Amino acid sequence: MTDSTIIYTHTDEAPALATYSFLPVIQAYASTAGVTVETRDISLAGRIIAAFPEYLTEDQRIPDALAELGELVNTPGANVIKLPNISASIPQLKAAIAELREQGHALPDYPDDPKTDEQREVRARYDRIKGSAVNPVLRQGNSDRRAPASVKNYAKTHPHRMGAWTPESKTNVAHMTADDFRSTEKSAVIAEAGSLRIELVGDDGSTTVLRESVPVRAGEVVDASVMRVAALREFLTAQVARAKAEGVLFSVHLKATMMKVSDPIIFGHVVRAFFPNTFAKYAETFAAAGLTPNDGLGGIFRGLESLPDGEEIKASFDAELAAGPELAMVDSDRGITNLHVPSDVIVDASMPAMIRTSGHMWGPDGQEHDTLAVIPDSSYAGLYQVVIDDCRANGAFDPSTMGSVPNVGLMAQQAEEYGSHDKTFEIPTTGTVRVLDEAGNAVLEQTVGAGDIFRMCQTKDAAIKDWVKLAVTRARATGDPAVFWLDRDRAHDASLIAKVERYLPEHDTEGLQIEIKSPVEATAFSLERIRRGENAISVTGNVLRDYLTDLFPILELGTSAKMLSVVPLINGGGLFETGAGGSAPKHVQQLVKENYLRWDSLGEFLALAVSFEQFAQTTGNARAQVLADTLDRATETFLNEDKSPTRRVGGIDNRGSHFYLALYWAQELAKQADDADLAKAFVPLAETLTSQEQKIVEELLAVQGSPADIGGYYNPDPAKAAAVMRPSPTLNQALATLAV
Ligand SMILES: NC(=O)C1=CN([C@@H]2O[C@H](COP(=O)(O)OP(=O)(O)OC[C@H]3O[C@@H](n4cnc5c(N)ncnc54)[C@H](OP(=O)(O)O)[C@@H]3O)[C@@H](O)[C@H]2O)C=CC1
Ligand SMILES: O=C(O)CCC(=O)C(=O)O
Ligand SMILES: [Mg+2]
Repeated sequence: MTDSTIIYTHTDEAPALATYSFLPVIQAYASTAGVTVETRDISLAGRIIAAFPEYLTEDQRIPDALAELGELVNTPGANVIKLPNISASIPQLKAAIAELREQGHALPDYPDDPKTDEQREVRARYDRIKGSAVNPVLRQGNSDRRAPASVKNYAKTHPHRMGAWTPESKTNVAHMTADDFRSTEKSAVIAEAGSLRIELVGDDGSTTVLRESVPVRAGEVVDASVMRVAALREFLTAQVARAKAEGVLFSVHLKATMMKVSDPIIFGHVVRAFFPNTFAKYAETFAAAGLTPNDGLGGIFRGLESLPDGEEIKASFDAELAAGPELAMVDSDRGITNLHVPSDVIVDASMPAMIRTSGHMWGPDGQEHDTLAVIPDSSYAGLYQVVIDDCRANGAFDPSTMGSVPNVGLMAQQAEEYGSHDKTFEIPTTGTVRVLDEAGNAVLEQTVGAGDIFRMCQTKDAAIKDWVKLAVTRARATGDPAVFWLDRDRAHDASLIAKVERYLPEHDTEGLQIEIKSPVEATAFSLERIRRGENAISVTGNVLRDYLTDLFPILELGTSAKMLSVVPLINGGGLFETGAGGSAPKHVQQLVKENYLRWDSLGEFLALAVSFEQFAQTTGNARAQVLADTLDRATETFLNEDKSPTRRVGGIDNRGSHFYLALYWAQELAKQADDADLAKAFVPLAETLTSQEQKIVEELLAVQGSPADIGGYYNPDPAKAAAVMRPSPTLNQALATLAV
């Protein structure tokens, strides 16, 4: 890899499939400017393979690309295009391992209950792969996510469908009000660099070291909080009863993928709360069979099939399911409930999807219903209630008139909750967790009970400083008000507010509207503005960054896939994420079933243009700038001509959208006057693509409608996937002839 390289990540599911079609276009066009675009495999399957070289044959081994990119993003020359990847829950991780084994990779099983040293080592390696293991490594900068003007204008002239809201809607959010992470939080600012130790002092006099050493830097904010399990259980039981009494669906919204330690445990408590008698009666059977509610009902039901009293236990589940409130469904046709798989319902995408659909989720009858959305921790849940109340009072949002809420997110250096996994513990015994400095002074302390979830978070001073600067930069660039979503009554936020108030005066804020409001107030402020067609920049911490960059895009644009998502890296260089959405498993299912991929690559187009622009600036390669400018114009034409994938067989899909982007881009390159040689090189391609449009589209449409074989879900066969994703010989041939 040299300074003249752009890295395009190879990830999973729909984005990976899209890459088979789009990357050849990118590589062909980039080569005309002497820009090399290389891939690095950070897919779930790739990361598993890279972690177990000694189990594999020489030709099966692959290097650890994530480690390599983790170093690259700390260098000023970094230019990485990052597509969404799977943040694997345990069921997903196990499925990927099974598929790889079937393909001939002699990988070890995931040890549920490791007993030997070897099993513990295997488990540790798998645990490093699970959950959100990629983004925190690559995101060495804060985040700037927004809808470019062309995308926003497109949404206004082509508004997506929004489900109507009525004042009678019974949809609500339920959250705890005490004894949760928010209510128990304590915060401190570290004076001097050093290291902290986390230990549990049991009421029985024992001391257990939970983490020997947590390195800290001067000025960083550290927090400790606890989710008290007794209060959580009481809360959950009450919500099951409330949903039943109100006649609404019961659903739970967590982030079991990203919050890979805390949220599966909380998810497990929800499953227990829904089936209290079954878990009380068969606790020992489940434990002996290694079945845990943390992995969801799906895994338990599969496990029951091989147990002698499996049928009896299943009947007990069925009885409690029938007696409780109706459960929100992930797939009512196949009987998959909200409690089947912890990663099926992910709060950032699931809450906006509900709000966009009249406040409804799907019930067991396959129909839409009002819902009680349970989000146990109160740190951020309140914002959704404000949106729901607003929709109840004022009706659904109107994408053709509404303003925009872009986001400046504090994300660098594993900020806040999203970097807390190695400091999160399910507490074994009652006592006190103490966070001690090197001199043995307690920096933070929390009393805990058995089963409570203790969590410590870190936020680096340099990251906060950079975030404040980015907020001012965006406010200045747009003239829109910037609101820091921080709550003076929350311990961590109070520490942050002190820093924001210190760092803001270091910038020229003359004439800018910069405010600090609690999440609930900030939501109300932003909603009022966007209903008037005005914008409000949200300046938030890491979790709200995640939530808001799905919420507002999904309301404004129909999907977060259309967002520009830039991460200016703290050490220079750029990470360009594609959209804000994920890897959408149902898109792959549709491709396999009927050879139709409705993945929208607009996020990739937007990321590529800013990547070329950054490349031009850091290397002085003027042609890269021409590629960036022409791609921007091509993307605008692409939007105006409405060439995004449709949703159904018969329309152009992801592959067709790539063809049109290639066509408009070639046309722009052929007619630009900044670089005559480059224009000359693109004239023949532009002519071919223009004259062959109908033939190419026919070739692309002809394959639709019957099943497609890509040779694997987590680890598709590259040759098969490429064949499926590049079905137009005319287009492939045209691209192959491009040369400067
Ligand atoms: N940056 C990253 O790496 C991220 C990774 N993920 C991972 O993705 C997986 C699925 O997560 P989930 O929360 O379900 O969220 P997704 O964003 O994958 O899916 C939610 C919905 O968003 C829409 N959508 C998202 N992207 C596109 C696109 N490019 N084109 C068309 N529609 C799109 C679809 O909705 P509709 O059908 O209504 O149009 C989709 O069903 C998980 O493994 C998760 O961990 C999730 C978020 C970010
Ligand atoms: O890393 C992940 O698991 C998801 C990231 C995500 O949802 C986001 O950044 O918007
Ligand atoms: Mg997200």
